[in-house]
Amino acid sequence: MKAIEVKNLKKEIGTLRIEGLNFTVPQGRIVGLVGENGAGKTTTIKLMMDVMEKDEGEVLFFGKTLNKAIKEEIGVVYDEINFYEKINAIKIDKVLKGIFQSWDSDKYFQLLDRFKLHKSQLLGNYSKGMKMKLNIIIGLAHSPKLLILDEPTSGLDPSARMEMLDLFLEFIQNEEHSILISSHITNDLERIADYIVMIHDGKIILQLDKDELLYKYGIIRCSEKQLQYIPKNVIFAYHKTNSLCEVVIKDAPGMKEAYPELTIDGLSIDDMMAIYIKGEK
Ligand SMILES: Nc1ncnc2c1ncn2[C@@H]1O[C@H](COP(=O)(O)OP(=O)(O)OP(=O)(O)O)[C@@H](O)[C@H]1O
Repeated sequence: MKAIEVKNLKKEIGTLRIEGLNFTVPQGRIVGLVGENGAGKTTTIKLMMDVMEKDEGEVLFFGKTLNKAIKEEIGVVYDEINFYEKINAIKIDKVLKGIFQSWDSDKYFQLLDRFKLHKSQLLGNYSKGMKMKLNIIIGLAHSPKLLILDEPTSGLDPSARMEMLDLFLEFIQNEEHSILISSHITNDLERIADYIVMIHDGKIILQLDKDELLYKYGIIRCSEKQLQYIPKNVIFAYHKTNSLCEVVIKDAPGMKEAYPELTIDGLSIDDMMAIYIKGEK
């Protein structure tokens, strides 16, 4: 079963052109949407949720297009936080209880305690990180089957980030649950995601099982002369400076065998994106 199926999603807005995105989020899995600032992550999520109108394409949740019942099953956490500043977390519970049939007040207050958020403090006095935590807690408190998180950890300190990632991993313990999480903090995605969808300028440049990505791809740092010997079909992207070429290759184990004299290092999602963005393909 697919929790999300994005088919040929297109949109032109401002300088951004989303060009026929296709990806899926399998049920029971975490998919990380990565891309640099302005790549189109938030726009993609808004298009998926009908917050912004698509030019073309179709998005299915659990096999169906978005409707009121399906919205109840999705917890969406956007990166911009627009709470009314003069209310507190207790009032939010009262309001949301009336909106979501599946709102779980016990879970909500448990999570507020766990993340040490003061229930009676006005939200205007919450820090940015506290507001983000509250945002995520609200996303979880109506017992969704699917969480869609847009940069959920970017305003959090390292220990709060780790706590949140643990919370997402706990959520996914239920095999019916799934998460789509956008982030440019790729360390977080390396830690929790099963699949990575990498977008750049509104296009998907890579989508892969995360372990495969970290195992199969490698980086060779070499001279321009050595670059000529690397078969073109294994090069994902490369970047040249005056004295050094950084080459991201696709088949690291095969290349190690064929060219034992070359040093092939493992690479992070960050390295991969940075070289792709600044380099040549
Ligand atoms: N309402 C809009 N009007 C004009 N341009 C827009 C609008 N919304 C998005 N864009 C364009 O889309 C680009 C991508 O925005 P988006 O917020 O989707 O990027 P992102 O990948 O989420 O970036 P970040 O990591 O910085 O949050 C923007 O730089 C802007 O050019």
